[in-house]
Amino acid sequence: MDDDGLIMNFAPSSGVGSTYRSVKPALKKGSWKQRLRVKKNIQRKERKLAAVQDSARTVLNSEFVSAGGRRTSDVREKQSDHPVGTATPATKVMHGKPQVISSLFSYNPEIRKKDPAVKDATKKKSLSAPSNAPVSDTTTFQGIGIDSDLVAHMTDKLGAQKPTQIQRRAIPILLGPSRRQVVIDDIEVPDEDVDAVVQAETGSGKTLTYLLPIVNRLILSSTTDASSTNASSTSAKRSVGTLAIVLTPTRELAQQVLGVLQTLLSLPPCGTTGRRRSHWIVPGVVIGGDKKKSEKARLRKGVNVLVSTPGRLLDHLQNTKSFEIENLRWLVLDEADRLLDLGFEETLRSIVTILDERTAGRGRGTRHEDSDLWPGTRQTVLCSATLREDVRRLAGTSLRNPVFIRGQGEEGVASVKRLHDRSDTAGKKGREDVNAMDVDDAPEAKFSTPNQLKQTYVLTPAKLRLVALAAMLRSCFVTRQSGMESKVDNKVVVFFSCCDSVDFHHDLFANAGKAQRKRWAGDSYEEEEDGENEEDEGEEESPEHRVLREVLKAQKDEPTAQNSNGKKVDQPDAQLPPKPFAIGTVLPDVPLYRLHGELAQSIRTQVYLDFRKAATGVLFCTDVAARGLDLPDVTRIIQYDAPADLKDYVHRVGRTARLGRQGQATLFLLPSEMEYLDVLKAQELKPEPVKVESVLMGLVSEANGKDFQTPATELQNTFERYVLADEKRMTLTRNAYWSSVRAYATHSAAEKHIFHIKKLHLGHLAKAFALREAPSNMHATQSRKKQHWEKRDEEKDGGKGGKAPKKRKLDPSAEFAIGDLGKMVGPTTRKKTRK
Ligand SMILES: Nc1ncnc2c1ncn2[C@@H]1O[C@H](COP(=O)(O)OP(=O)(O)OP(=O)(O)O)[C@@H](O)[C@H]1O
Repeated sequence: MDDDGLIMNFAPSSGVGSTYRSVKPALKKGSWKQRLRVKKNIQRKERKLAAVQDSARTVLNSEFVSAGGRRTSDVREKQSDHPVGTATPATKVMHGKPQVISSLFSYNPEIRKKDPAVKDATKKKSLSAPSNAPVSDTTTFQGIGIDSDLVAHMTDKLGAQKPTQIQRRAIPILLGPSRRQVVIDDIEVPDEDVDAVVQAETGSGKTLTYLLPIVNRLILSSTTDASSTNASSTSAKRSVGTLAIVLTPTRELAQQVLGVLQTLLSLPPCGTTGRRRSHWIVPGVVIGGDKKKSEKARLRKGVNVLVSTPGRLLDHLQNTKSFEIENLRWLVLDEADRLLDLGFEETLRSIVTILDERTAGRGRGTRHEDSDLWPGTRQTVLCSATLREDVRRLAGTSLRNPVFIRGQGEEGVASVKRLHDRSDTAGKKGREDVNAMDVDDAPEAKFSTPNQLKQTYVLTPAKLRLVALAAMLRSCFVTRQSGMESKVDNKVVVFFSCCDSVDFHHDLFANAGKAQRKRWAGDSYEEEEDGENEEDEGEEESPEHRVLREVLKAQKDEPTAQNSNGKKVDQPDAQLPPKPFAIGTVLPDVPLYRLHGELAQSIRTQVYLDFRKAATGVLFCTDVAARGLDLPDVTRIIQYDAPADLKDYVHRVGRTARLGRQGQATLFLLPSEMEYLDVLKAQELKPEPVKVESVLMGLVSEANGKDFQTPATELQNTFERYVLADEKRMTLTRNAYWSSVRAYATHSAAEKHIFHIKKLHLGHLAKAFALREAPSNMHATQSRKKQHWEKRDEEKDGGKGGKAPKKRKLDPSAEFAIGDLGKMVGPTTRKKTRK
């Protein structure tokens, strides 16, 4: 094995005090100042030596104890070269420093005493019946007012036979006066079109809840009966422009909603009863990162149901003259609470103002199209799993007779509450008042997660986080039966706080140990057979991949992609992998994906589509994947970094246990973050504790028995060696480390006392990034950058002073790209100096 420069041994003969003794005579010579200087120098050197010896001693002791008397392979090798007690070995210096390794299992905070819940760890809690599954009573989609042809089509294409509770409650209301033969006796269905706030658990079918009424009303209005002319049918054509807009906070969610929309609208032109439909309803999507030119062309022809992200929609509203919205009838805000958050709010306000202005003239204009099946004026629907009845601000818009519809909780009418809109009384003067809605005196509803979702948490000391993550992931994919390990298929999503951390962990799990062409076998690396683990050379490309590759190639000509902050993002042609995943050695044959807001859109799309249809894999991601994404068959969610906002907890865990299926979610917490459990408890979210020791057992093989420390230490060393081996990797790692620390500072004010940077042990945290010590600090990096820019300016302008790049604004709507070095530190603007 290569010597990677660890100080793993020391000579007691040259211990503390020896330096002092050897130079003692020198202290008697020279002036008192010189003698003092010499003395201080000696003391400083001795303190340093003592520190190094202490840590080396700790390693030896702890690793010896941890291995139950057997030392880890590293230690063994060092020992054979330099037996304990002999002279200090000549250590190799890496990156200009001798490497000192600290043990994973020493100096960790005591968990057991702190965590009162640990004693409950073995208690098995039975989970109640699924709460987001389709209803089990006699309700049918036809029964709640959906057209029989559309129901048949939907059952065929989406497998939806019975509505879920939220669909049962909300669809009759959203169908408005267009509904027929609705038999809902426990809900008061208003006989006019009303605006609605729809709140239901994750995975309960909210997309169909808002899309079905729109599609149903549009389809019926374009249908003519075989015998008579349908009085409600309209002469509308595609050129009528946009009738419905669905806004989503992320591009992937927009694409997903478009997919459902396309499926619904693809029903055959001839119905079962001989009815004919004219096929003019065209769905479409406009999102950031796509070609604007082709979007404009599509809008010119007419996109009748448009799915979009706020920024791009505003752009088209302001700059695309041929974008017809005069006939707009529906505005849906999916993940409305996120869209109403700071960051999106301003964009949303501008959108609503333009929509108000441009639809105000309806009825007077010549382009006016109508059908009595459509709402007379714009209907607004807000949708999310974490909407509260106290939605206070609606980005400058008022809701018309709004009702609040909950998908869970008390039955029937109680779950459909009318919110008092003050717009009648407030008048023009009270524009601000119009934004405020009062609610019936109901107690504030808690965020709820699906009943069948099993939630756990692991209190993990910082040093053990990385190996604990590896162990947990391994146990998701490897089972052991009668001594034999076998692979199981699972889909796991791991959430991190920032893009850099996603990149780092993805790279680490994909490549650590690979250079040695060895495979992680539970307790050590074993030689890999020739050809194994090579990325499917010669394997035939699937049709979907071929199409994607063509799309990616077509996008090559695009001008340099930039994200919303103006930062250049990865170019598709620079990363045109044959497959959007990597296979590592820690998790045998498991595809590893990554998704975050700093990747090029083409790559994001490719990853999203591939992970959706994958049978197995791990997705390392930021909160860009937390909201709304319907990733089939995800069995486990791991929140490696706690969410910055409590609502994100609900959305992250909601990527599993969808539509009545089972799922597990695990939250990693540092011992210092234990108070977060109280925050969760206040929302009636009560994850059960799991001991870190039992998580680490995931690394143990048959040969190890119950010793998890040896394989954990071995794996940690492998990670550390991988990072140390390359300067570029070190940079990626340092960036990930500091970006994570910065992201830690973005927790909401209410949680600051729990997640405070001061509480982080930066040295221990370094271990979680496979670093042997905390990298140089952020301020140093900042000042180095500043110096760099200043030097560059001077070189450029012959010392006259040029312009350093402007400080990039931290845009909270930048698709969860928190912690990115460029955005959060960025080169600072130079102060103006007075002449
Ligand atoms: N009634 C139904 N029967 C069967 N499947 C359904 C039904 N309604 C929705 N689905 C399916 O359930 C899955 C989850 O639906 P959807 O994504 O709309 O959930 P959601 O409530 O919007 O979740 P989130 O809050 O995470 O956005 C989708 O795959 C959808 O096709």
